[in-house]
Amino acid sequence: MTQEINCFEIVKDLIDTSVKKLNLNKSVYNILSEPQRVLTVQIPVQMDDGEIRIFTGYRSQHNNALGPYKGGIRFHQDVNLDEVKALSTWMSLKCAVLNVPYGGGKGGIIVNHKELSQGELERLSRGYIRAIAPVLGADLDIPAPDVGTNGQVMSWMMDEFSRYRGQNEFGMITGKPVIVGGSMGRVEATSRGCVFTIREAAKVTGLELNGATVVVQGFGNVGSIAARLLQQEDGCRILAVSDSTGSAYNPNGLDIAAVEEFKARTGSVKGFPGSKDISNDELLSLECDILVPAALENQITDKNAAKIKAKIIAEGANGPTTPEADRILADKKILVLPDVLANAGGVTVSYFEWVQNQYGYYWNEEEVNNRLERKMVEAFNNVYGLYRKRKDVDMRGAAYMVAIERISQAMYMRGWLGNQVYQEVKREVKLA
Ligand SMILES: NC(=O)c1ccc[n+]([C@@H]2O[C@H](COP(=O)([O-])OP(=O)(O)OC[C@H]3O[C@@H](n4cnc5c(N)ncnc54)[C@H](O)[C@@H]3O)[C@@H](O)[C@H]2O)c1
Repeated sequence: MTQEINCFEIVKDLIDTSVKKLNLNKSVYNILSEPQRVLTVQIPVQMDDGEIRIFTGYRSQHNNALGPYKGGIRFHQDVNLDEVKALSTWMSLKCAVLNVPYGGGKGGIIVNHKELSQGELERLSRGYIRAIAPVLGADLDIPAPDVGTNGQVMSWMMDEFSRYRGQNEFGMITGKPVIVGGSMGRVEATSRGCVFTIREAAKVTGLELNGATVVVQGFGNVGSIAARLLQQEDGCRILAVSDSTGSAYNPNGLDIAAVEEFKARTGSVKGFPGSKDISNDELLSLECDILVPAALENQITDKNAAKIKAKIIAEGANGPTTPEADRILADKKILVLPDVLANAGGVTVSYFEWVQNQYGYYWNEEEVNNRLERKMVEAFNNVYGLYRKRKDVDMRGAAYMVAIERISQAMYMRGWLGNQVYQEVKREVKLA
């Protein structure tokens, strides 16, 4: 996150606007503008050279009106408390947009995980779970992977929590490998969900996906798989991809499977044969049909939004677009599929994973993908329908309204808003 842009302030402003547009009581904003609980923990880790290093970790539990807190754990050197709080708030909104029975949470550790050995990474992962174990559990708070964490880290965390409880606790965390209670399709879920929303957006805007041009910023879990699916399943031409080390641009299109193999071998997309390394600004302003920001926050700002030429922006990343940029993109009639919708496939299949863990009965990949498609299409239509009905919100505003309507309805029903009765409020959003 860049220093001058605070994504927690941004998400609070957006909630404030949506609460007002929905004619909801101010107390809805007051509750949603801060997480219900935030933990800061010190994690001592024995490094391979014997030294004890202390890492700082966070867990933010934003709101659990709709169900247990749910959200990933990020390992990154720039993690900070406001970022974790913002990410947990987005999780509450995302789960509500998708109508999955969860609240929002998020965790993070300030660490450059690439500098740690496997042993150090395992000790850090286990130490973090021991530190926050009292507020975790399958019915309380269920973490998942995010930037810098993966299925292996989830396995260590699940194992540590199982030791703490003295029994297997598969349902306490999602994004696990299939062999230890993971779900088929989870690795691809965020990207596949993003692709489902792109397909819906293409239908409503009349864009032919076969041959459509795509640019992807961030060639990690979300970006690389989204690029692969768009190429292999929809016939899109992927013009450029980037990662933190550089980019690969080829106007004739990149072979994404080959780029994945190149990155796995060299650690970077830069230098991929036949491609050119272009700057981040050049990449974002390429002539293309679809832009998928899939790196980190605050990438599309008032400094570069005017130069973007894409017709559709699908936010694989959380918080890639600032409010000033949103206004510029709206003026340019670019359809932005907001993060709380476009990247919600991950939490949706995490929910499926948790359901399968509770039942001890597992679905095949086709079942998972079909269920995911139904959820994503329904969520897209709810948000797009409201966006078309109200002329005063963009897709992000519409998604926030759908989410806040659901969360506030649950809060009213649970009596968190005092004696006010939900039905007395004039409702603008019809819930499914
Ligand atoms: N993994 C999930 O299931 C999931 C779910 C929902 C949202 N997200 C969001 O998607 C985004 C990416 O997550 P991920 O899991 O793919 O992480 P990841 O660590 O696998 O990938 C991130 C990628 O972004 C690249 N990157 C970092 N800074 C960059 C920059 N300035 N320019 C270009 N590339 C840059 C990294 O090199 C890496 O390739 C994050 O915002 C995350 O919160 C992830």
